[in-house]
Amino acid sequence: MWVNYLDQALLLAALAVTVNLLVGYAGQVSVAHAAFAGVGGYTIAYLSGVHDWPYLASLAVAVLIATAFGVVIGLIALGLEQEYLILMTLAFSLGIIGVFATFDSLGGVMGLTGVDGLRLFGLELEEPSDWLIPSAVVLALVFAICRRLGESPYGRILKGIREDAVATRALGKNTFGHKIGIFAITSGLTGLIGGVYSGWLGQATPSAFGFPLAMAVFAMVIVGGNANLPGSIVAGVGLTMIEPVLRGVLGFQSTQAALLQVVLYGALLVLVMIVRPQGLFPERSKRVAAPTARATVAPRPERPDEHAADVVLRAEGLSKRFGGIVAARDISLELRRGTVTALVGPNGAGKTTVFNLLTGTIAPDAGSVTLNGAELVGMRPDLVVRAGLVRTFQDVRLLNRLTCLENVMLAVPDQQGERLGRLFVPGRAISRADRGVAAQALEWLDFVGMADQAATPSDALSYGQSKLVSLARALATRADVLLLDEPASGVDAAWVETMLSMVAAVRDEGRTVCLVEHNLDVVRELSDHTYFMELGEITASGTLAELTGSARLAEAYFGAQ
Ligand SMILES: Nc1ncnc2c1ncn2[C@@H]1O[C@H](COP(=O)(O)OP(=O)(O)OP(=O)(O)O)[C@@H](O)[C@H]1O
Repeated sequence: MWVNYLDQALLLAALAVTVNLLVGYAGQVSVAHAAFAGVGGYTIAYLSGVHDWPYLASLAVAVLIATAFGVVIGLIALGLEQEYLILMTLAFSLGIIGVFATFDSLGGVMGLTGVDGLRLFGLELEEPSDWLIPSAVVLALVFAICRRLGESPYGRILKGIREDAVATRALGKNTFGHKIGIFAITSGLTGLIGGVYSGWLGQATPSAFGFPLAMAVFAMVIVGGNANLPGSIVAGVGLTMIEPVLRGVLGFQSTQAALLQVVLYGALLVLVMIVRPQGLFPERSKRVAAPTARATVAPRPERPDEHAADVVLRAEGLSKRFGGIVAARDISLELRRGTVTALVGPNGAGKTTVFNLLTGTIAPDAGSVTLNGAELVGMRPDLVVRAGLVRTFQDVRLLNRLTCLENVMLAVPDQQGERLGRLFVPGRAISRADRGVAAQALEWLDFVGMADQAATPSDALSYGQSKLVSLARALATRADVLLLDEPASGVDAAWVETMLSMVAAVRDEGRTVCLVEHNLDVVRELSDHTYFMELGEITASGTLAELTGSARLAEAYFGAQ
């Protein structure tokens, strides 16, 4: 009995590890992955059980079919908000299990039974003890793959998606591509596990891969700890072994033990969520070395003549309407190299909308945006960043459960370990490259005076500190043009001074800055040119002194500031 349960425990632990990569790292809660395991299980039962295919070949097909299911369902479901994703994957899961139960060729409600005589690498797989090695190998393989993906730059993008997909995309990462990728990879892995599971069971039935399996695996992930894969193994094995302990040690009947196990799952889940919501083994953060040399920014001897500097970014005729509201009407503006341009105006004037239009966060109804002559309209927001235009957010949007260092590391472009093809090449190249990325990120943190907070989770920062880290993060993208949304608003006076000197230093480095700012002292200090917006339109432009000198604008806006 014990060996049989141990086989099951190892396979369920492998499922928990896989689901943890998707849910714990990438934050994509899918109920469908138990059904994808069923796709793998039924593939084995059908090909090897009914048609006598070699087991290994059936396993390969099981992985391929489950991956294909993942891609198709991922394409349909992953554009949705989280709660709809859960519902959608639940619906797909019920649909898949329903198909298993409906078709006679798949054994109907009884499933495909009599899956026996399987052999793997010459080994007969008949007795429970025969399944120990294959189950352990599957767990080890799944763990190695998931760990490599999760604890790498690729995994950092997944965590970014979990924390805030919009902010992660605004750092130049293809978030939708990564969501599809991880959904498909984890689907393939569950297909493999399901294939071994049905071989061990000797059958593939609708009930074996239904909702209770999905819930049991979620319990393992939550109890073990989100984004902690060894935790999933401990919880997977531990929770599965509750039933044999109830039977073998405490003397319960098998039906009683099975029911009591479900009750204990539920009780443990509630207890963990109340007492230790991070799970028994919490997520771990990147360790950092102390900062090395302070990054130096060579000040340029002379500011360029603002009118003589090249136009780096030009917007022409940008318009955007939201239902009855015209948020932007025929916006045309220019940003010149090495200068600071400000966008000011009352609340609701459309300033953030202009940033959204420039960066592709929302598509304009009309108009064009060119960066160094190349058209940006129609380009994905992550590609806009890679083209050289990055923005920060009015509400900062740091990735809360990541440290300051990890926030900035995520922004560094072209990391080797972000590419799947490079991740599985043997050797230490990826970890060496990642140390280089950490060093770069630390330099940017040092530049904004936040290196001593590198290991601090970003949700522990003050508002002013978080704005500085968000500036470091934007700088780390190496984009040439920075759009800063209210970098000093809401920040106490001490931090405003720091922010002012930072933005000036960035400008003196030769980068181009455009800022939306309500704090006119900041605008006065920094801006070379200012656009004034009202009701979605640019109604005036010039130096701040020229704008504040206008009696109409003074009455409409500046007088109240
Ligand atoms: N996604 C959206 N859907 C509907 N309306 C929107 C959307 N985004 C902006 N708006 C509307 O467009 C107008 C301009 O909003 P926007 O946030 O750009 O103004 P703002 O000048 O940045 O304001 P603030 O200074 O308060 O940040 C507002 O009336 C706002 O309600």
